[in-house]
Parts: sequence; C-alpha cells; structure tokens
Amino acid sequence: MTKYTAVTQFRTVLAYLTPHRDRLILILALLLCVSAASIVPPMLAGVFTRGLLQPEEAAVGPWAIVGLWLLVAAVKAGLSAASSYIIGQTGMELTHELRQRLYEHMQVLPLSYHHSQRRGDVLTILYADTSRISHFVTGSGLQALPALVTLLAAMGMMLWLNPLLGGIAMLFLPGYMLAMKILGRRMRPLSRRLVDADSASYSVMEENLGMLPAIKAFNREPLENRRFGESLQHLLAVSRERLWIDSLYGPTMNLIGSAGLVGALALGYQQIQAGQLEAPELVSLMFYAMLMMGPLQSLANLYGQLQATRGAAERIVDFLNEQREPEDSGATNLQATGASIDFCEVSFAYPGSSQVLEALNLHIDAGETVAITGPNGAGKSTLVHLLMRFADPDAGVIRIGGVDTREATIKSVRNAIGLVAQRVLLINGPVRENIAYGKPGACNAEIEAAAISARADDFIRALPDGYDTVIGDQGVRLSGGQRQRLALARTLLKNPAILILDEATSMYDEEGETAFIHECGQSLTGKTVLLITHRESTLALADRVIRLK
Ligand SMILES: Nc1ncnc2c1ncn2[C@@H]1O[C@H](COP(=O)(O)OP(=O)(O)OP(=O)(O)O)[C@@H](O)[C@H]1O
Repeated sequence: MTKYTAVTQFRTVLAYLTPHRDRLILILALLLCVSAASIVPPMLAGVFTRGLLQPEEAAVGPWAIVGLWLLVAAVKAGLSAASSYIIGQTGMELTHELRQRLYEHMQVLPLSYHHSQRRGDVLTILYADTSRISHFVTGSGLQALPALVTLLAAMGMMLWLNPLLGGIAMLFLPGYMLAMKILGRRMRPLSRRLVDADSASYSVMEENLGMLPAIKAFNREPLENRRFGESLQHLLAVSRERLWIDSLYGPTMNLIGSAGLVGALALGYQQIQAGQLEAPELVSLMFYAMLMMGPLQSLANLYGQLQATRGAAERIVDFLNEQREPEDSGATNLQATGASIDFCEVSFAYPGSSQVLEALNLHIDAGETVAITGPNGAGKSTLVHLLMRFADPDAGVIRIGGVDTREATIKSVRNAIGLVAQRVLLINGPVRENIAYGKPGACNAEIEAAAISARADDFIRALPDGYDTVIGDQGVRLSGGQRQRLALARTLLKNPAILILDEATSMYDEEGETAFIHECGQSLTGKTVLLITHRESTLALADRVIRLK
C-alpha cells in the first residue's frame, strides 16, 4: 500500500472542509472571542489585588471588578455554548459527506479490489475512519488556532507586564514543543496498528454473521469464539500500549508546564524581594501563566490526536486512490448492435494467479442457445466476467454484435447482458422489490409476468404475504431453488439481449429446468442464451455445446 504524505492527507481532508468554509470561519471567530474573553480575568485579578493592597490608588471598586468578571464569564459561556453547537453540527455533516463520498467511490471500484479486501476493512473505513477524521477536525483541529492565539496573547501580556518573566516563558515554549514531539513520535504507528486491529476484529464479526449456518453445521462455535477472542486480545494488547502512551503523554506535558509555572513563581518571588516587581503584577503574571496551561494542553492533545488521526487519514487516502473501474474508452451504445458474441485470441489471468484462459476463440451467433461446459475451474464463470467487463482480458478482443466491448460504454455492455450468477445475491426486502431490482419502477404486471416466466409465481403466491413477503438477508427465508427462480425473474424483467445462466438452473429439479426452457421459449426468442452447466440434461436444451478445457 502506498504511503501518502501528511500534505496529501491534509489536502484530501481540506477538500471536504471547503463547502463548510463560512461556518468554520464563524466557529473560529467564536472561539477567538472565547480566547479574547479568557485574557481579561488575569488583568482583573491584578487590578483586584492592587485594590486590596492599595485601596487609595484603586480606580474602580472591588464590586465593580467582581461584576465585570462575572459579565466576562457569562459572555464566554454563551460564546462557548454557541460554538459547541455549531461545531457538533458541522462534525455530523462532515461525517455524513465523507461517508457518502467514500460509499460512492466503493461502488466504482472494480470487483478485483473487493475480492482482494476483507469486507470488515472497507466497512471500518466507511464508518470508524470517517468518524475519527471529523471528530479530529471539529475537535482538536478547530481548537488549535484559538489555543495558539490565547497562548500568544498570554505570553504578550506577560512580556508587557514583566519582560524578564515573559521572555523566560517564550524560551520555555520550544522546549515544550520538542518534548511533545519526542513523546508523540510513537503514537502514529501505534494508531495505525490500532485501527488495523480494530478492523480485523470487525472483519471476524462480519464474516461470522455470514457463516452462521456453516459454523453450526460444523460445530465450530467454540473455535469461532476463540478466533474472535484472539482478535479482541490483539486489539486489547495494542489498545493497552496506546493507553500507556495516552496516560503518560498528557500528565507529562502537564508536569513540564507546571514546572515552568512554579519556576516563574520562584523567579517572581525573587524579583519582588529585589524590589523589581510588585505583588499585583505577580498575581496577573501567575494568572497568565496558568492561562497558558490550557492552550499548551490543547496543543499537546492536538499533536497526539493528529498522530492518531493520521492512521485513519492514511487508510481513507489509500482507499480514494484505489484504481476505479476503467473509464469508458469508447462511446458506442450496444443497444443498437446485435447480440452475437466473439472471443478472439482472449487470454486472461487473475492478478497473481496462473493463466485461466489462453488464446480462446469463440463465436456465438445472435439468437443462439449455447451450453458451455467443462471441469471445475476451467474458466466458465471467468468468461462471463470478461464479457460483462468486470475485468478486461490481458490479450485479445471480446466483441458483442461485432463491437469491441472496450469501445462501448460499460453501462451499455452490462445493460445488454442479463446474468443469473452461480451465487444468487438478493436484498433483504420484499419479493416484488427483488424482482424489480434491475428495472426500478417496473409495474406489478411486468413483475408478475417475469415471475411466471421464471416459474416463480406459484411459490411466491404461496408465501405469507405473496409478492410483499420480505425474504431476509440474501433471501435466507427461501429455498435455494426459490432464490434461483427469483434471480431469474429479476433478470428476465430486465429483458437483456444476452441471457447468461451460470449454473442458474442447477437447483431446479430436472423437470422444472426443462419446463423453464420450453415455457420460456417465447420470451427467450431472439435472445442469445448461454447456459453454463455440468448437467447433461441441460446440454440437451442447447443448440450447440462448447466444452472448455
Ligand atoms: N477472483 C479470483 N481471483 C483469483 N483466481 C480466481 C478468481 N476467481 C476464479 N479464480 C480462479 O480462476 C479459475 C477459473 O475459475 P472459474 O470460476 O471461471 O471456473 P469455472 O469453470 O466457472 O468453475 P466451476 O465449474 O467450478 O464453476 C479457477 O482456477 C479459480 O481458482
């Protein structure tokens, strides 16, 4: 996986912030007002102390100072509440937009990408990583500037009140930053490991849910519990390592800050003894030094969280940089062409695997029904994948209606083909919605006609709610054969010029399969039909049989 620089990650995140610029500026303005309001109380403390020690010199009475202090505190609270609300709202919207963008990107990534990934990893990027990013931006990220302003303002006031103490505070700062960097250095690799461990245990959970029937059938519950336990154990170990650093980091930085504060107090004491400083100034100086502690802590947290968030940002940038499906290189719309199929000298190997197809030549006439058979792993499904442009051949040309599929739009290639795959994929929704999946907005009459053609209408009507029955995840509440019939109805409704049944009728009983082909005779007329099968009875239904070796 490529590693991207902090600048690339920053740019990627920045692109999502641009639409929120006005609101972010408002938040910054509010936070800066909060910082400005924080600068006033130390000054009031000094004036208050002077009033106590030298009442005759006091320009304003103590109650006026107390009242003013309260007013400043109330304004600060109001501004903080407003900024918190707007920050929260911006954070939610940012997460929403990032997720939407990543989801859309996920759709355009090729199947080969998804075959090489754990689903849990992709889900972690879409959910956990997006939250981490927006949490950082609207949390520590936005607090950075006001914290810096407060810090600089407090230092400026200290310099103005007492150049020596102010100067020492300024000298102390680079040392503090250095300590912050040294301590924070281990956080980034650790954060990446933490995100990886998190997504590994998520993947185990995700896989487990999909495997439940097999887990039960093989009595693997204890093994699966152990496997999940191990992934949690790993997560716990990495989290513990991180906890150590987190627990030490804040207090250590605090300790360094406090040491500076106490040092300034001791120095101030010496200056008072030497008659170079007065007590009210020392009180103000101490308040300003304490005021610096908050921003110093925020900046230390910012650095720590920045390192932690970079793990998530790295994964998001990697994901967004993944190669999408090839862009349309030509603009031909296959709808206007015929439905003949040609494979000319086609060779193909899956990345990192041995050759599946080698210089394959194949011609299928439009309207022909061809059975393709051959041993397991011969490349029958691969042939279909190439035809549908789920992948492109390494060599050779594939033509539909005489047009090189690479010269046609991917959308028109996939529109021309109706694939009923070996593994039926259905949505957890009503039967009606599943059939209309490839033709949203199809009317009930069309849906039912497709179901009748696929010999699915009878069993659908016998379901508790007929066409409105919800079928469960991947149609778990249906039998294997019923799922296949539903998938077939869905494809027939799409009315493609080329129909591919990849072992799609294997779960039909033999009589059902023959009846389907015969009864569908009319709706299949004019279509090019590819029957991928191992069954001799199915081969008999075809005009021609092609055997792949
Ligand atoms: N996504 C993939 N990545 C790597 N190799 C793959 C992938 N899909 C299939 N293969 C390999 O490609 C070869 C052809 O697989 P394919 O699914 O096309 O065979 P098939 O003829 O349809 O087999 P079956 O009759 O068992 O369905 C097999 O050796 C398989 O292991």
